[in-house]
Amino acid sequence: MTKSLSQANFAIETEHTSNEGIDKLFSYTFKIDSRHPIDFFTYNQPAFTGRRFFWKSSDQSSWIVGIGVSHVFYGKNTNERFSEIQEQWETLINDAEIENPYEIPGTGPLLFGGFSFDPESKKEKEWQSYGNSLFYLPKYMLTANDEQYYLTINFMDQSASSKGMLLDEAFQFVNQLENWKVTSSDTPINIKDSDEIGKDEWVHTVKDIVKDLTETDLQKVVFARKMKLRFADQASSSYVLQQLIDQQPTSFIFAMEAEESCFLGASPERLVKKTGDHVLSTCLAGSMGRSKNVDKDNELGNFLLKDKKNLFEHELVVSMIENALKPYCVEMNIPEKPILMKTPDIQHLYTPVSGKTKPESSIFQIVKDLHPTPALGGVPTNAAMKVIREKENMDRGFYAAPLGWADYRGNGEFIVAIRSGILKEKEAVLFAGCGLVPGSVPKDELVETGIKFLPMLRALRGEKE
Ligand SMILES: C=C(O[C@@H]1C=C(C(=O)O)C=C[C@H]1O)C(=O)O
Ligand SMILES: [Mg+2]
Repeated sequence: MTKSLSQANFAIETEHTSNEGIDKLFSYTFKIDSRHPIDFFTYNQPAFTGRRFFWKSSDQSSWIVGIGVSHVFYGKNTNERFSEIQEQWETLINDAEIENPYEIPGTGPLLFGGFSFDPESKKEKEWQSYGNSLFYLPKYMLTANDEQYYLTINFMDQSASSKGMLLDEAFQFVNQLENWKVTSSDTPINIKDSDEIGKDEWVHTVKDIVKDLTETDLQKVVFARKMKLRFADQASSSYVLQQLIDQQPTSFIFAMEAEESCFLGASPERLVKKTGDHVLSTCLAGSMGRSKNVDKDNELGNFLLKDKKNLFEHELVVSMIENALKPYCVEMNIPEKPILMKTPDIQHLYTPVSGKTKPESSIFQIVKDLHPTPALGGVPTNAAMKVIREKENMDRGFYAAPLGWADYRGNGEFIVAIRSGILKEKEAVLFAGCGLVPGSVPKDELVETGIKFLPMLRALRGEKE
């Protein structure tokens, strides 16, 4: 560790006092020696399992791992949930005592969590621990940023205890962390059976929706399905995370535990990143499989770049995101045409939309106005949401919804949580969806969603390419 806590530049002031009955946040950030994020995630599992999160950015530059939870934030079951989370967060931060000498986004007090795709959808037991919005202020958080490592410790202290006591606890944690030896890596998962739930009925419903698309003002519906897996033993989330990191290097790798469940995945789709007054949203819609033969793969990619059905599917997303971001921006940049984004299993049409934001633009308000983009919902939004609610016959939970982080300085990054699944004990449920537009061919959409199960399936199987 480059600086012991006791030497850290902390002005241990006199006794602090907190407003009567309102928890006060004390947060300390300091640099530490390198520590692999997965090792930090698995530190002292008996104490922290069920209250952890993991985040790796798609360009590998930023890793954020939280173990233990100092405060949980919930929103109501309406569209007010985004503002509610923001208000709770701002109230806590305004009264906090924060020691963070580093200007690194994702250090210091930070919220990590997500929202359900549709608070009005029917609820199923697999998502009961997550609700419609769930965010954690972590107790201990590792931030790795361009190979520099920072530890943030957050204490919620209702009593008028001394800061010194809190710092002693932090000091002990750092000491234990330093001396902790990583145990051997987990073993591969033995999948006993798998079931693509209601596959035939799904194809039939897709046919009905595509027919509606040609006969009503409905322009696009993103329609998803799920797959259930059963294992011989309890699946290890850290094993699956390591496999996702190894197999999906250009995707966001994420995990969020809630009680006995762990929602995790490898999403290629950033909803929004806000760093200071710079905002970036990346439109991803329109898909094509890959080929191990380079010429064939290029042929598939070039077809995708010219295909009318996929270009229409994509354009609806770009124009919605442009309109949603415009009120927050003093300037915007949107490329004329999409390019290809290739991941190991699938390739997409990709358009980055960036801008310079007005002061006081909150990432939670931007997320609210973006969700759901037509890449995950459809056009018109409310009509598409109605079709999904009535015909998808499943609870998407946090799948395809905003998940990510916001720090106390207003920086943050949210993805849409696709190429994902939820693990609980010896079972997993995986989710995959596709954009239906006039001209969609049901069997092609079945194949496309089958490919979108692969990132999680291959990670669970420990299967290299
Ligand atoms: C809905 C998913 O993917 C979305 C739909 C896409 C499409 O239909 O072409 C492509 C990328 C995502 O925006 C999913 O992976 O589950
Ligand atoms: Mg598609």
